[in-house]
Amino acid sequence: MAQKETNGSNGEHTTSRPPPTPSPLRFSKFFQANLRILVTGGAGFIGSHLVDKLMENEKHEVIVADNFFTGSKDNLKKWIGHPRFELIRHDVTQPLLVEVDQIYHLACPASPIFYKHNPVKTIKTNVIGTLNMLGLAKRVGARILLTSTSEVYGDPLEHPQTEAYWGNVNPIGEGYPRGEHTHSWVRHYSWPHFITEFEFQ
Ligand SMILES: O=c1ccn([C@@H]2O[C@H](COP(=O)(O)OP(=O)(O)O[C@H]3OC[C@@H](O)[C@H](O)[C@H]3O)[C@@H](O)[C@H]2O)c(=O)[nH]1
Repeated sequence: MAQKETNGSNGEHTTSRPPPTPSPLRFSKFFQANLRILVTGGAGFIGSHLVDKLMENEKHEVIVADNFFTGSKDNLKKWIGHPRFELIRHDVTQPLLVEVDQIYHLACPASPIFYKHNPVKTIKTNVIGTLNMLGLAKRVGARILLTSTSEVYGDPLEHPQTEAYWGNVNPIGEGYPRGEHTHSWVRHYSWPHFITEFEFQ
């Protein structure tokens, strides 16, 4: 049952509720102890290496959803046709309903030449795409990992950056998921999640 709580810092009322129960399909007799895992952006550089790692485990079924904006089927060619692997051409700005246990959300143009190509679309991918994946996680009871970027700090003046540092932020950094962007959603639903920020040197 939803309970009213007072947030000590600003006196605002927030609603906390227990996390939704996982999909009953997970416990049905048709579920064969496999972990079904969705990787958005799985045709990209990091995504395809993640898929390679996940596919090593014979109990894993992996579904990749990618619009191939920067990724390629070539990165996944060794898995195409594999019985534990599925590839879907899908744009995460559109809802996706698949029964999965885990979601790795990596779909986004990752380097300046691509994310500046259509900045409005990039923001839609970051905001609507992430909300769609959070919504899917909630609906089917999946755990979710959101991949962010060190660009959330822009051109930082401090190294290393902690979550308390706001950085010199540019529009791509603003659009990417960061703790506070998804904080209200996750807090509202008490949902298990992780946000990780990549930085390549
Ligand atoms: O709208 C989009 C944009 C991009 N994508 C896909 O997302 C994937 C991104 O992979 P790329 O090889 O371009 O980039 P990377 O693997 O380096 O990026 C990865 O690490 C850094 C994170 O910030 C990115 O979110 C993550 O995808 C591609 O397969 C691309 O086609 C979508 O599925 N939808």
